[in-house]
Amino acid sequence: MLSFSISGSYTDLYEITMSETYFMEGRKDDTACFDYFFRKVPNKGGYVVFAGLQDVLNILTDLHFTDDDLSFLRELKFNSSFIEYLKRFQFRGNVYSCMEGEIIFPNCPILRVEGNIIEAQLVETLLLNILNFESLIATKASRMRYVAGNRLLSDFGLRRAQGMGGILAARGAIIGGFESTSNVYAAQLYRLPAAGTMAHSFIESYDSELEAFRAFAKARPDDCIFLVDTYDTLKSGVPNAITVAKEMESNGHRAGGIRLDSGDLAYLSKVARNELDEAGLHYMKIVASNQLDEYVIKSLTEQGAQIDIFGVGTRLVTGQPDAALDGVYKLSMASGKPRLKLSETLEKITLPGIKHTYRVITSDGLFFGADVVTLTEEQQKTDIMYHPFEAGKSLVIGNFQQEPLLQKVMEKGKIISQSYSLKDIAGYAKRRLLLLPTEYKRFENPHLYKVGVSKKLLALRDQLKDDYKK
Ligand SMILES: Nc1ncnc2c1ncn2[C@@H]1O[C@H](COP(=O)(O)OP(=O)(O)OP(=O)(O)O)[C@@H](O)[C@H]1O
Ligand SMILES: O=P(O)(O)OC[C@H]1O[C@H](OP(=O)(O)OP(=O)(O)O)[C@H](O)[C@@H]1O
Ligand SMILES: O=C(O)c1cccnc1
Repeated sequence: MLSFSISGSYTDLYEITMSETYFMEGRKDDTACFDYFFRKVPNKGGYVVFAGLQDVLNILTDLHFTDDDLSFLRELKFNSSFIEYLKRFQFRGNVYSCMEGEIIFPNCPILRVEGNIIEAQLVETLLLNILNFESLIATKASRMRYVAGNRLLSDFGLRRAQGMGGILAARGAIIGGFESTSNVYAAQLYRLPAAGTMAHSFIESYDSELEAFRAFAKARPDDCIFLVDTYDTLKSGVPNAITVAKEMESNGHRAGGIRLDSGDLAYLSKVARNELDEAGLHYMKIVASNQLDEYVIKSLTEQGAQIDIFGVGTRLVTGQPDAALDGVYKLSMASGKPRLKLSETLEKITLPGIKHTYRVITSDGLFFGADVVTLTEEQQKTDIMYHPFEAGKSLVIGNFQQEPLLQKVMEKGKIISQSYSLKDIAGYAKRRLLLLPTEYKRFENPHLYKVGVSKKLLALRDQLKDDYKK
């Protein structure tokens, strides 16, 4: 039987081999600190919606190696004393994070894990796997939400998703602004609104479209949306849907609507709306699907399409055209000392030390367009932020309000943050996105959001860089 559950072995092998070495070297109680951040906004966009935090925290609270995991590690010839240690392994570290649903930007630490070096290392892959994917999909969904106005958005993607990713995608889509999902597993797991219509096969299985619609209406009189393009949308699908909807009215029921799944969706939706209205069926909604994305949705709304609900599959759950968010997890402290990674590529040199992130806010309460990263030991507000990679570039931010973004959400392996419903998280993402000026949200060449560092942090990084080079 194929079944998945997340336990200690949901990781890359090197996390375990490195941990074994720490253990064998007597370093298991050394402390370490890692930062999670990403480098490039997908889809040439201007922002990312942070999603997946609650999933990660829930998994961390119960993370352990099962008997099966341990016997597999024995097969892989891990040291028996290390396996004994893993038998009792629990994540007992601290996590600091932005709120789930926060609008986030490249090269800015969004989440920090502190713990013993083994636990902080072992959770890397798991954390990246969930945060990168859910944030990618939440971001894609939020782009569609941005152009869909007050029309509803439903996730139809499970069949086209990268395997089980469809489950996390459904959650990410809701955080980004979708209203519902066709994915029953995700709806059950996360308590999401489930929604759906019918497939062409259902209609084909009857001798006539009319017969198929009647059967469905009988079985689901309060919840039926007729798919109208199996044979001919305007000559057959819409007239048959109207006939059955009128029959339903005479039985005291109301049809939910129709779904268009091919052809010119703007044109067909306008003609269909007219015909439904002329038949007195103003309440019937028009659903549209067929390879939709933010660009098609934007174009359809600009054409005045009479669409109430967009059903989006492939291009939502695969993140198309960018299939991954490049989030990374980098060591910033170990055994009490700040650490950094050098690189030929300037942008890949990491930021050492334990850090805070602040968002610069205008007097109107909007996002000014800059985040600043400082060392936690700094007591004072940052007056000037410096470009992390381009010497000489700086920005005066001292006269603005600076809002701290990271909060402690897990202490010694226990969740201490409030548990938010998905509705709350989606609401937070929506409110935060409203504070981001429109120039960062446009699809073509969005404004570049600035992420800078304090003078002290820059000095620490430069000093460590020089030390290593020596
Ligand atoms: N009015 C419109 N403006 C912009 N894009 C549209 C409009 N109507 C449909 N589209 C989009 O154009 C694409 C049309 O795809 P395609 O050429 O495969 O046509 P189709 O209607 O699916 O044909 P088929 O009958 O083979 O299914 C889809 O991505 C669809 O969402
Ligand atoms: O186009 P997407 O954004 O990926 O949206 C999901 C698509 O999946 C379904 O088609 P499919 O051919 O799988 O089944 P059907 O017979 O129900 O149309 C549905 O009709 C949509 O067209
Ligand atoms: O409910 C639907 O109409 C649906 C669900 C998944 C994929 N395509 C369509």
